Amino acid sequence: MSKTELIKKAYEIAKEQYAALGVDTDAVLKKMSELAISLHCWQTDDVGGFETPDATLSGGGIQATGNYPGKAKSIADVRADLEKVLALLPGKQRLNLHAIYGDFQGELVDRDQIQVKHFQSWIDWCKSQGIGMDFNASCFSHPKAADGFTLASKNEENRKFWVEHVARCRAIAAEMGKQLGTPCVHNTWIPDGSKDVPVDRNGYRKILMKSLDEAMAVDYPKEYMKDAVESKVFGIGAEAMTVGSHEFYMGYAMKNNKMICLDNGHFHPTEVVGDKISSCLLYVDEVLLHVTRPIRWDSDHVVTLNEEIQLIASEIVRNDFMSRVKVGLDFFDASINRIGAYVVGTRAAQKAFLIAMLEPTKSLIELEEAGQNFERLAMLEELKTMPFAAVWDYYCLQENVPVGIDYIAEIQQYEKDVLSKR
Ligand SMILES: C[C@H](O)[C@H](O)[C@@H](O)C(=O)CO
Ligand SMILES: [Mn+2]
Repeated sequence: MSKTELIKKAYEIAKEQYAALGVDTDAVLKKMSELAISLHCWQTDDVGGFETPDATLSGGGIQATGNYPGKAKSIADVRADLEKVLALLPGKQRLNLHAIYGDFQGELVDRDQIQVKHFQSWIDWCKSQGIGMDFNASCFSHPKAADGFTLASKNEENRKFWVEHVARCRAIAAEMGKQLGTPCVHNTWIPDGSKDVPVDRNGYRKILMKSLDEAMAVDYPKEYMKDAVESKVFGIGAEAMTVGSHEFYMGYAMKNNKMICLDNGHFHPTEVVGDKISSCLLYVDEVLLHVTRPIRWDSDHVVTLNEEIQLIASEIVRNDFMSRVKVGLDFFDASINRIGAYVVGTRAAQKAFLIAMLEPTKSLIELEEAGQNFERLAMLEELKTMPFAAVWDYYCLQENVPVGIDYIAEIQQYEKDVLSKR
């Protein structure tokens, strides 16, 4: 039997097993098209960007560790790598770009001077790939952020600089959304915080609120761009206090009708983002996710199919929140093949959604409401070993991308042909 025939046969058997639980696998595969995962450009080059030829990540309390060969050194490299990644992924993707990745053509353009023209080639590239675009102000790796403060700075010159940067990024995001015909989510994350115990927490938070109000003073149509704000519990060098805490941004998002960005590396280790989505969506219209894998801290390891991502996906699917939650990735592992990192991480997130869609949720809720908690536990446990892999393989086959481990060889070949020559 050929490999294709085996995959089809396994799918037919799995289909019957899921049908016995009342789950229609064909309908699930159609539903997977509702999921678009925004690929963060910054895994290609360890969050360096291209403002200067030797730009690297500095400050901001985040770190990419490792020195695996093949890092992207130019915009052309980033695009080539992302094209390879896109070719190895089933389903829909978007591009999530940081402002430091502008196409500056060798010109030194400071963050308060960026314009749409510096991102036009990215918009054109996305159009050529048939994908939408999301965007981020870059409030780190800059002399004006060296003291650890940007939008919450008490230095008025610096504060105004960052307000201008975010305001320009929002205008650029609106143009991206307009040209691509799909709303661009502009996410604001700032590293501002204090290494040691500060006295004026309130003062910094008031400044941040004022700066956000100024940077977001212009309203853009929601079909062009949507604002998201991203909280964090702590960063390296900002261990004692982060100005943009969860309470701060949850309040800001609710009051100003913004999206809240939940990065699952940005909370205390026993908090789970999967438990936060249903609460947030009672009070804000939409949530942006930054899906990552924190190991002991916000380490931004490549996403794997673990309980944390499963709960996130299950909560979204169970509650029919697919249209209200935008899914972005946010990891940067410089210690392994970076194309491999994308493919493993994105596929893991997609698998979590597929598993969530294969759940007989209604029956589980019936057990729960009848107080049959042993039966609920047993069902949840047995579902873990249902043949979802056969459905996943068939999905990849349908989507014309490598099935199972076949993408490993393709990435090894790309490393040999392209990455090793950089
Ligand atoms: C580079 C990203 O914008 C950054 O990772 C941010 O989203 C974050 O999560 C910081 O910890
Ligand atoms: Mn993030």
